[in-house]
Amino acid sequence: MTEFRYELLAQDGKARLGRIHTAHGVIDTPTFMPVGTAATVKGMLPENVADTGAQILLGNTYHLMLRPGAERIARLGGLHKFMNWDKPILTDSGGYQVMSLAKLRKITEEGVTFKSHIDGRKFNLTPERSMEIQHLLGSTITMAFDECTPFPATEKQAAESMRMSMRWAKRSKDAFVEREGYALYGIQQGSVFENLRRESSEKLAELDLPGHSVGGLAVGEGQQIMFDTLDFCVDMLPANKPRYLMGVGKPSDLVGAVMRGIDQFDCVLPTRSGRNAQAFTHRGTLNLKNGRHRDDDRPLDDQCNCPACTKYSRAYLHHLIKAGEILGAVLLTWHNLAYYQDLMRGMREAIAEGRMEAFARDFHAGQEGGDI
Ligand SMILES: CN(C)CCSCc1cc(N)cc2c(=O)[nH]c(N)nc12
Repeated sequence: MTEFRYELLAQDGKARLGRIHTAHGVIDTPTFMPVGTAATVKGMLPENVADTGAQILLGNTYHLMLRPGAERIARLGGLHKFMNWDKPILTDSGGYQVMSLAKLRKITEEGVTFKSHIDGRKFNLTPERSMEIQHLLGSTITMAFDECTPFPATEKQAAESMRMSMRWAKRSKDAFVEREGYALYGIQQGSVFENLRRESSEKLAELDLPGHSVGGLAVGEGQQIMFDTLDFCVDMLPANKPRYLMGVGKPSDLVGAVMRGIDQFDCVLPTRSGRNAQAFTHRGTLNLKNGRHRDDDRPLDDQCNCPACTKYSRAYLHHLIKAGEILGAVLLTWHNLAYYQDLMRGMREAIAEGRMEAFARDFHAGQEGGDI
């Protein structure tokens, strides 16, 4: 069996090249984790997600506890078998989704009670139940149960929220079932306040967890405030363990956050925008709804080798989108995931060769490329 461990292989400034060893395989970092909320990366076969280079997927406690239910997935062999993905899966702990999706939510020290946004059934989610659900799912990486502090928050509000999350982190650790090759990550909170981020990091350090995430960002603060916060809060987390920035982000967010020491990312952007006709390319973003593409037989992105870019034209993709054809959403999702994986691979190579600054310059120059 494999023990869960992080290998730091190279550094270029604050950017890190690493490898996470888990019970379900290895993850090369920096890594982007496609989101598979309801046990599927929407519109993609898992083998095709793997073909883009993805080595780990993200799942959601909240969605799966509501439907089809964690006990049912466990009876059916666990989430890996259920969705036919045998590589690592990281699951979020549910609190964030309750606050963003559920109805009639009530937060107490015990946890959160809420009504399902699907059928109105009442649920109760506590650190202990979140750990039980993630265990039933068979998650490779379990996230502690936390409260994502809204933005903006006063320092007092952020302190109270963070301190509850730290008490919940302790309860999460006490309830987590240790298995070789599996991990529980702590979630740093504290909004944009350096003293609170430090207090959160010190509380998490007492739990001696194998990995951590930076929570409470990508909540509407904007890129500059996110970067300014990362400038001080990432270094507060142990350098010999993975650092995951939750819910991030667009391509320029990934480049800036890798340069500030982040190893793992997840975001719905490539998949959700793919279903909405938006394509990320090496020369900026395109919206295939736009009529200017109707006669353009060039590939979407001439530096990409995904099926959308090697087998079809922009004109065809535009046609599929205008006709509301399912294949349009599938091909643009596939391309965006391939683009994100290509971006992460490019950063891993740049860090290995000590040229991350140059990579970032070329990336930004390409994005302003114009005439795409
Ligand atoms: C699909 N993904 C967006 C879901 C996983 S990441 C969700 C998520 C996003 C953001 N921005 C902050 C937080 C946070 O502070 N805590 C938790 N538990 N989850 C978070």
